[in-house]
Amino acid sequence: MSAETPPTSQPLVSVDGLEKYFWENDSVLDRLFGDEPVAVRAVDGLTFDIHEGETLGLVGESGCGKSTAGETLLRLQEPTDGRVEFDGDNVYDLEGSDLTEFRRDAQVVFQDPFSSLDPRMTIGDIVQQPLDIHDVGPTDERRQRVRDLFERVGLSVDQLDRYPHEFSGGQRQRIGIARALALEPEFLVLDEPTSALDVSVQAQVLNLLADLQDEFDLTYLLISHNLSVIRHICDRVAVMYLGEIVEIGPVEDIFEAPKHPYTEALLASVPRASTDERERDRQTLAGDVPSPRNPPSGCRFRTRCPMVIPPDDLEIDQEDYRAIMNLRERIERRDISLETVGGDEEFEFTDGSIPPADVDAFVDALRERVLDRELPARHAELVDGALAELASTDWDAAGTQLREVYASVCERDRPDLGEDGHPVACHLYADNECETLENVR
Ligand SMILES: Nc1ncnc2c1ncn2[C@@H]1O[C@H](COP(=O)(O)OP(=O)(O)OP(=O)(O)O)[C@@H](O)[C@H]1O
Repeated sequence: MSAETPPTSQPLVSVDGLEKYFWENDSVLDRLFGDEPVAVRAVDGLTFDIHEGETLGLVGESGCGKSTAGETLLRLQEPTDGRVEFDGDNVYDLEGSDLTEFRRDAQVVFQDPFSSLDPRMTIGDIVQQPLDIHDVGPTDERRQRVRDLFERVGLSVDQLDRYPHEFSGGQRQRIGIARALALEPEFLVLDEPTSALDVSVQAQVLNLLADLQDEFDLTYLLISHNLSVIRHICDRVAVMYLGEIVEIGPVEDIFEAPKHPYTEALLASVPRASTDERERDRQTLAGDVPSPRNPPSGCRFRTRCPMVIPPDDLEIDQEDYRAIMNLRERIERRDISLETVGGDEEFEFTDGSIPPADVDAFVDALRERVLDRELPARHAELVDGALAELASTDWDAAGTQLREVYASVCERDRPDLGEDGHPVACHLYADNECETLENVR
């Protein structure tokens, strides 16, 4: 489908600054106990268009907000902020017959066909249900439409009176697709449509979706954590991390020339068949996605990024820099047990401090605990200075000393997603792109 999509076609869906926060600790009881409500920033300012007839992929690790984005733009969830235009109308302003029309035009296919189909209904009734709800045509026309849909998605009309449990995963997904197509929609959100299926069946379902798109002029938003699925079917790809889009562009550009370190890491973590690529130096993703309850400041990927930008005046190797950043984060979170440094109560704190004579030994023992590498002399000295502040439990002074020297633009400023053909939200691509990129690689 990629080759046939006119690049200049109009946006069918236009998403602008879409936000969806869930609130925790927000009940009457929580307020009674004085607990502050906490925002889960599942979707935090998405802006993108989906053009008529194209397939936009939304890719990212589990928990980064893909499903919430899909559901919110279909108005299955109310947004916290932002705007979604469908065919020129703001979806969140629609009422009455306009809203009903949008509900017909924009449909969803879910990941797990089994749980999304009512087990007590025959599959014929399941596919016919949207036609009944929207009161489309007389009964015999509805029945005929169901038969046509069955044939079109590769199911036998002899099976109309059977129940979902009698079908395989692939067949159930075909039933889900037939149901989504019943009302002749223009736009489908495909939320992990093949991830519950055997690999052998995945390609068949993807090919079916591609054929249906051509035949019925459909526009797709394909949500998937699986890059092979994205590559197979998408025209453009939006890469999502912790509620934000970090990079968006044509599928070939994203796969052949990724810009964002997150995209690079996602691609590097896919197993490849060719020896060359298997042997290349891979940067895989370390750690988990941080919580959307308290996302990192600045660039949200910086806590896992292998290319964090040091201050201009700092000569430092990326791994040393990463080690010092991790240490500073632990200090800022007060996430080091000072009382157990050295073991066996070697250092005794009185009124929050150890005796001055023990400070050097304390710093040595603490360094061994919190750093797994030897730093160049200049950095070792600076880090030791900060660790010495912890001998008097002065967490703030320790954090400040390290921040003053090592703070990165990546933690200070939230990078914008640019507006060219392949925008990327990363400080490496801000002003002096080439020079900075060279320095951190
Ligand atoms: N109803 C809810 N209440 C509170 N938090 C929620 C709710 N729904 C989702 N979240 C949180 O929002 C974040 C995004 O979830 P979402 O399901 O959209 O991510 P995803 O990328 O689709 O992941 P997955 O592929 O695992 O479904 C997660 O941290 C999730 O725990």
